[in-house]
Amino acid sequence: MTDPIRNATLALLCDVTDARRMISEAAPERLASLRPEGRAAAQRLATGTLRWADRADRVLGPFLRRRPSEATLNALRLGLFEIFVAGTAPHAAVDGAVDAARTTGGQPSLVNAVLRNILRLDPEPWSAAPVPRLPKWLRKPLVAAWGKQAVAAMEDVFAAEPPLDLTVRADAPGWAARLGGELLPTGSVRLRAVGQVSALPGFAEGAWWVQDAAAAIPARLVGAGPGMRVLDMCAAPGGKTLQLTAAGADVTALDQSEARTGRLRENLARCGLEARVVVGDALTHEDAPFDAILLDAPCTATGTIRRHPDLPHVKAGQDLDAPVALQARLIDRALGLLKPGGRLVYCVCSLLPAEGEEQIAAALARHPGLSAGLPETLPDGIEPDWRAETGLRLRPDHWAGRGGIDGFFIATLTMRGDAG
Ligand SMILES: C[S@@+](CC[C@H](N)C(=O)[O-])C[C@H]1O[C@@H](n2cnc3c(N)ncnc32)[C@H](O)[C@@H]1O
Repeated sequence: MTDPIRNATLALLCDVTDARRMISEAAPERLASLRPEGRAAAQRLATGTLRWADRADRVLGPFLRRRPSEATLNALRLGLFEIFVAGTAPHAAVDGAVDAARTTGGQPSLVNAVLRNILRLDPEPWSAAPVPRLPKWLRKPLVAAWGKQAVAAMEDVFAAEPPLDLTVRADAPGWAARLGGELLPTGSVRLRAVGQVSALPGFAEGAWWVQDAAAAIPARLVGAGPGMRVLDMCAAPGGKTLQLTAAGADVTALDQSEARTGRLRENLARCGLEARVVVGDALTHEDAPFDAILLDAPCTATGTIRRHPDLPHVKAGQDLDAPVALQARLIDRALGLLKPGGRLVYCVCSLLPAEGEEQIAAALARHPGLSAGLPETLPDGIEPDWRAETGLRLRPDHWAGRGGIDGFFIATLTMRGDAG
C-alpha cells in the first residue's frame, strides 16, 4: 500500500536538492494534504535524510554507474537513512523507498536492487563510512577561516540531531526542572527528544520561546531596559524582539517581510508582550533617534546548518557579494538612526568571516569615530575563548559535548558623540 508520508518526503527532498527550495519554504505546500503528525513525520524524515546524505552518497557510490535522477537518488538516500539511522525495519524501508520512487517519477527497480544489494553485504558498509562532510563550496572557506580540526568538529556536531533550546522569561532553573531540561550557563534551557513543542507546559502562556542558545546572546548585549527606545532592525520572526521587550524597553520591531512579521505578531501575542511592529525596508526607515539598535542582518545562515541540513544543498554556489553589500548598507543606515553614543549590536548567524569579522573591519574603516568593543560586563556564561578581536565568535563546535550551538558573529559598535 502506498504511503503518503514517504511519498511526500521524497517530493520534499526533490524540492530541496532539485528545485533548491528550503524545507521551511516548500513544506507548507508540499505537505498540505497530510495531517499534523504526518507533516511532522515527513519533515523529520526529510531533515534526517539530508543530514546523512553525504554518507549515503559514499555508500551508494560503488553501486551506481552514473548519477541517477534526483527522485531515484533521494529515494535511495531515504531508504538508507531509514534503515541505518531511523531504525525502520529494512523490508519496510526498502518497500517504502521503492514505492515513493515509483510515485515520484524515479526508477523503482534500481532503488529496489541497490538497497537489497547493500543489505546483503557483510559487514554492512554504512557504519564504516565517514561522518557526513560539508560540501566543497562551504568546506573550503571554513577550513581557511577556522582550520581543518575545527571544521571536522563542526561536522561531528552537524551529524547529530540538535537539541531544542528555550529562552525563558523568568525562573529558568524552575523551568529546566519542570521540563526535564538542562540549564545552560548562558541561561537557556536545553531539551532533547521533544515531540510537539506547542504541547509542552508553558508554551501556550508564553513562559518561554524556542531560540538557540547562541541566538539568545545578541539581544543580551544590547543592554535594553525600561526607558530605552530600541530598534530591532531585522526583527522577524521575533525571538530577539521578545527578549528586548521582556527586558522592559520600548521596542520598534521592523522587518520587510509581511509573512514573517505576521509570525512576529503571533509570538508577541502568545507571550503577552508589546512592541511597535513595522513592515518596511530598514534602508529607508526614518523615526530616529534610538538609544540602541539590534541589527540581526540577513546572511547566508551557514551557522544554522545543524538545524537546517537543507541549507548546503539550496545555497550551493550562492553569490556572497549581495548579502555582504546589503549588510554594509544596513550597518551604515543603523548608525544614522542611533543617538550619539548609542549602541549598535550587529550579528549574523554566519560562519563566514566576510559577513562577520571582515564586515566589522570594513565598517570601522568607513566610519572614523566608530569603535567595536564588548561591554565591560558580559552576559553570564560567555566562555573566554568565544571572544574575538572585534566581538564574539560563536561556533557550532563550541559546547560540542552538550550538543553544540549555532554559529554567530556578534559585535557591539559605538559611535563617538562628536563623530559624524
Ligand atoms: C536573520 S533574520 C532575523 C531574525 C530575527 N531577528 C529573529 O531573531 O527572529 C533577517 C531578517 O531580515 C529581514 N530583512 C532583510 N532585508 C531587510 C530590509 N532591507 N529591511 C528590513 N528587513 C529586512 C528578513 O525579512 C529577515 O526576517
